[in-house]
Amino acid sequence: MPPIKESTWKTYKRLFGYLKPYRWMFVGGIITGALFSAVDVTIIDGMQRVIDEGFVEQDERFLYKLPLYLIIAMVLRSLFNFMSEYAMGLVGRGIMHDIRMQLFGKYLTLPASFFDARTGGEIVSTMTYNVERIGTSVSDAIKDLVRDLFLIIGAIGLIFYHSWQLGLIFFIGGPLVAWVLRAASKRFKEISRKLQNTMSDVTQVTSEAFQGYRTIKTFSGESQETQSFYRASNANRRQQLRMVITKSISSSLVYSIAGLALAGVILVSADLILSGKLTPGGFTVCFTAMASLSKPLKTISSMNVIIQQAVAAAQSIFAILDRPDEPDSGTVAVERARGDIEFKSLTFNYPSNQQPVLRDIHFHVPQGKSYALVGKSGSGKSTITNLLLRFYPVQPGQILLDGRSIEEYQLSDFRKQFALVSQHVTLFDDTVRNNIAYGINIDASEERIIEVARQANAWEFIQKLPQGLDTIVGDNGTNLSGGQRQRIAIARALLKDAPVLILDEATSALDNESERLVQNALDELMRNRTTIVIAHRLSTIEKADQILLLHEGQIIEQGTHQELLAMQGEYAKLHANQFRD
Ligand SMILES: Nc1ncnc2c1ncn2[C@@H]1O[C@H](COP(=O)(O)OP(=O)(O)OP(=O)(O)O)[C@@H](O)[C@H]1O
Repeated sequence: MPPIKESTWKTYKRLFGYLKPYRWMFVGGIITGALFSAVDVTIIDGMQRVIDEGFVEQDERFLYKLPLYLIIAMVLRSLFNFMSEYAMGLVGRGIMHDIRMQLFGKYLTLPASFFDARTGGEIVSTMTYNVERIGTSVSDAIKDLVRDLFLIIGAIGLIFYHSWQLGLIFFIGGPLVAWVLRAASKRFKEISRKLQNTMSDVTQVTSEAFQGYRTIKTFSGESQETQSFYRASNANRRQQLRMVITKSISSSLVYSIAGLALAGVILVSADLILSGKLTPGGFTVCFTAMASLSKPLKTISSMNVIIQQAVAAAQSIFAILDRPDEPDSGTVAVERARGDIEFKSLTFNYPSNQQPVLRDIHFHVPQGKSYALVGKSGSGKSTITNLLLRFYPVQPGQILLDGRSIEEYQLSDFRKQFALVSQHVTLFDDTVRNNIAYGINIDASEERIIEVARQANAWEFIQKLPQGLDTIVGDNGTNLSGGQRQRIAIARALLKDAPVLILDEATSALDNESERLVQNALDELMRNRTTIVIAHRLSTIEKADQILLLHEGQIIEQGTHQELLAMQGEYAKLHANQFRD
């Protein structure tokens, strides 16, 4: 076993911390696990009386009582089995639940940069697979460990109690078998790793050959491909053969050693029985005890892998739990801002990339005005809104809300000042009502919800849903149409009634009727609010108080629609290209 690193010790210590609330249950699990094994050891030990008193001496009373003893033993065994499994299961699942809750809470406070650097799959698998590993290592691995340890101690004790000579043979033969198995499994691992590589070469060459068949045929590459495939397949064949050889050698060795040990056991036993030092019952006990050791010894030797996996899983979870939360050094409380926004000399690059994506951005959105951000894909429009929402710390430059740097505000107060309607509408698998009254508005009255749904042009279709406001929208609103989803998002924003609105218009076209309904709802939402809109619709752009044209992270033109058209610059070109009839 490799030496345990300090960080591994720390992980163990920290994991033990999670046991604390369940410590009595855990102790209970250990005690009942030990009792379970004690019953097994007692049953093995009882074999001596069964053979010597029951069958050799033919003690009638004992023989008739035997089934009763067996029933008592089995009932106790089942009882302890249930109790230890229940206790350890409860501890394991409890720890899993606690870690999951902690991790989920952490995910909610981590900065946007954390999520940028990871795939959704990674985050979900940490939450499910890694947490599961820890839970099962307690509920299954530790449970087995406890039972097996006690069984091993008891069984070895029994062998030595009945005959130290047989115990000695076991102690010489046992480690020898273990050593062979260990060496073989090391070799298996190595070969199977190589085998996997050679197998992936075979698949790689095969799929290349089929995907690139046009190139192969056109360039007459058949013989070249055949050679590559031969090399890959032959390497795989050789590794497979090695695996077969190692397997057969190791099993032959194990059988030979086991056979030798068995011969030794029988020889010594015969001698001991003939000299009266061992009864047939004692011999049966030793033999059964030896046989009963193989399973727990095997389980314990594989336990290390399970525990190491759990430690690795715990380390990856702790690494996330130890990450700093979203920075919030702001101290200024704000009930309701006016909504005056200013960007000052702002240059920004994402943490993962040194290349600036915004350069020297200046603009001022007075309270209640609507500003449209337009520009090609990748020009930096979403980045501006991400920074305004404090998803990333602002580097050189400043963003001001009501004349104060946004970082000075307490984060939770600050975010209450914004409503976001994104083209990627996020609806939760809940009722329409809870999707509208989401977050801080969860207790909104029914009248208020209906009012905003009306303003968002959503009430008409909500009424027609099977359960009205209480209809479940499905995973991310799959039961609703695109336009309906957008109108629910607008109703949600209306209910929040924040002074600043960030609008990321959908690029995908809705049909005319839906478009009109959504547009009217948006007009309602934008009224009397400072609005920054990533604009794709001509109507929004035309109506905006100012349009900012972004190009490679810089504002290259600014003005009203008419002013920009009159300039005959980039905006006019973009407009002509995008909205040509
Ligand atoms: N999380 C991120 N990490 C690293 N780079 C990013 C990240 N998000 C965006 N970028 C990069 O920043 C630049 C600006 O992207 P941004 O999303 O702001 O553009 P956009 O104008 O909103 O584009 P679109 O209209 O396609 O949404 C792009 O080059 C993009 O690759």
